[in-house]
Amino acid sequence: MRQQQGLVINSHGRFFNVESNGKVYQSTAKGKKTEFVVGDTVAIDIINDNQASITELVPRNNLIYRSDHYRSKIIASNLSQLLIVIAVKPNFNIGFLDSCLICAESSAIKPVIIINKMDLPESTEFAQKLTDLYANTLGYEIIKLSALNNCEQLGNYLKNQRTLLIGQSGVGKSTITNQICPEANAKTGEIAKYETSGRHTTTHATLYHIDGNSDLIDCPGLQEFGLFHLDIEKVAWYFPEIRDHLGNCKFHNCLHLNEPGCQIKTMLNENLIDSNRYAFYCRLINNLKTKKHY
Ligand SMILES: Nc1nc2c(ncn2[C@@H]2O[C@H](COP(=O)(O)OP(=O)(O)OP(=O)(O)O)[C@@H](O)[C@H]2O)c(=O)[nH]1
Ligand SMILES: [Zn+2]
Repeated sequence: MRQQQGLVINSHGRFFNVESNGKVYQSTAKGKKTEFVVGDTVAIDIINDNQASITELVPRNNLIYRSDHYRSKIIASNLSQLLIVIAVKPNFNIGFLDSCLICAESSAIKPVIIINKMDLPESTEFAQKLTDLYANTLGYEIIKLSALNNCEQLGNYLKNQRTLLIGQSGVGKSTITNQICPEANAKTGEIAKYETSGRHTTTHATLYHIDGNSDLIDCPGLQEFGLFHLDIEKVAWYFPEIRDHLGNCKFHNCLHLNEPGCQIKTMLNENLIDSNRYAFYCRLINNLKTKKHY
């Protein structure tokens, strides 16, 4: 049996599509270890032209996951960038955006916010408010576009990166992916065919190559993004507006909730910290304390 390295490009239940030397092998895991995810580099045994079995996982540089009270789910690994897609429609949830940013910060992956659907009239004010807070105050990069028209602005951002596109359902992730990676069009079509034939399909994150050194992973259908796996002591570091002032509170282990002499609370009272972001911080800390679903 031949052994070689491959890249997990998507998964369906306990089947993983592994690309190796230009071919895609439907693979299952040998032994008990079945937790592989798109972006993983793995060692495979080639069984035949279409099939292989995964024997080993090459250690990951990073791993993105979401979690609720009960379990966590891995989404993708070995990323260099997280593109968080938002749009005024169908149902913008600022908590989702904040969760994605915290996820990026906690994994040390660079986040970029894409505001899509700029062709809609209501997007102008929406984008302005978000730019004031997330770009001008917090320092995140924001790209505004209308994926229906074109995604040319994204070209420079995607070059030589492995990017995960993440966002609520309906914000335009597939539209972006289809524009950037023509091969994705065909795959979306295949899924649509399955669906009309009544066959059960769950859509999963899929990796597409933009060029030899740039990959895009489309992750469909997320509605929420729990962060129950975070370490409570570290959460404050993931908020740039809090991080910059840590060490100025009376207590070194201040959680910035109700402790006396808290610099963060002082800044909040002086409107130097956005109150919605602070409320999100408190929600996160309280959830981690009680590990309750939110
Ligand atoms: N007006 C406008 N509509 C857009 C734009 N981009 C995407 N849409 C529309 O928004 C809807 C959802 O787009 P998708 O690309 O399927 O969204 P998605 O984020 O992949 O959604 P899920 O697969 O459910 O996660 C479609 O009807 C698109 O045509 C845009 O720039 N402007
Ligand atoms: Zn404090």
